[in-house]
Amino acid sequence: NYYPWGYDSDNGPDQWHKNYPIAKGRHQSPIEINNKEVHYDRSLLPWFASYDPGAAKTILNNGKTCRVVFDDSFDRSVLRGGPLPGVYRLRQLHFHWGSSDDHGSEHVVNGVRYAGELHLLHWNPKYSNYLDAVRRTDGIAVLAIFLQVGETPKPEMKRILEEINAIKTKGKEAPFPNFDPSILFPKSHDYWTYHGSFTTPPCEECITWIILRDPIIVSSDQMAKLRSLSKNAENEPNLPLVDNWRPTQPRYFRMVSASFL
Ligand SMILES: NS(=O)(=O)c1ccc(C(=O)NCCc2c[nH]cn2)cc1
Ligand SMILES: [Zn+2]
Repeated sequence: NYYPWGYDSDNGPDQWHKNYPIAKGRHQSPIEINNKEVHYDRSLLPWFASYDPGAAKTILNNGKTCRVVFDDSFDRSVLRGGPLPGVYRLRQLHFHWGSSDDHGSEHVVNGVRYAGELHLLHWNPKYSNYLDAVRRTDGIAVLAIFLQVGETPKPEMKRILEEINAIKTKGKEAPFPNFDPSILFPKSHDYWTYHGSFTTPPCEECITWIILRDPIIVSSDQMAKLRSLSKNAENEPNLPLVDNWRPTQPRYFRMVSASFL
């Protein structure tokens, strides 16, 4: 009998490997990033995002996260440079967050957990489609940006959070036109990069992670807005959608490179 994975004790990260054996692999994400073990790689190039606002399509609640979906039928919104061998197409962005401001991110930096983490998922168009790309070690690139709670929140987050009311419950979707996610980026493009996996099942090990060093600032109210999402469908008892983050996984013999000193 099929029992969907989730983040509860009976279907959470410690159980995922039973249905998705890759979850116990040697290249899993997220991981802890410690400055002492990071390798400064001065050959790392800057990365560039060239996003078309017209590619934004919808925003949805799938019961696991809040996701914005983009048209990835051609090289319309792309990420390139950095550790990447070519252009990668933007397919979707989504968030991970906690039940309170002191945790919620997936990656952890020198022991610091942020309130949340924004992931922009891109796939390598040298493969025929997304599901082919997720089977390749160079198939996917995720740009990760930490959300830090502070007094001067980033106004650009408002657009996404205003739509939350339209997608309160699982399965809800709303139009989300004319949105360029690069307005969410912090000033500095400095980043860490390493090879890892999807942080949710099936946990395929096909991701080049590009993690920005600098967080974007959101307000506590904005985090509360994310926490107002429900993981249940409309006609079911209310279950807050919170703590949709995977704990850090063993790094094993992987190098984390930094683009900055
Ligand atoms: N947190 S994250 O690692 O950035 C991430 C990004 C995308 C997905 C996703 O869309 N999963 C459903 C489709 C699928 C099956 N196999 C690969 N993708 C999950 C996790
Ligand atoms: Zn994610």
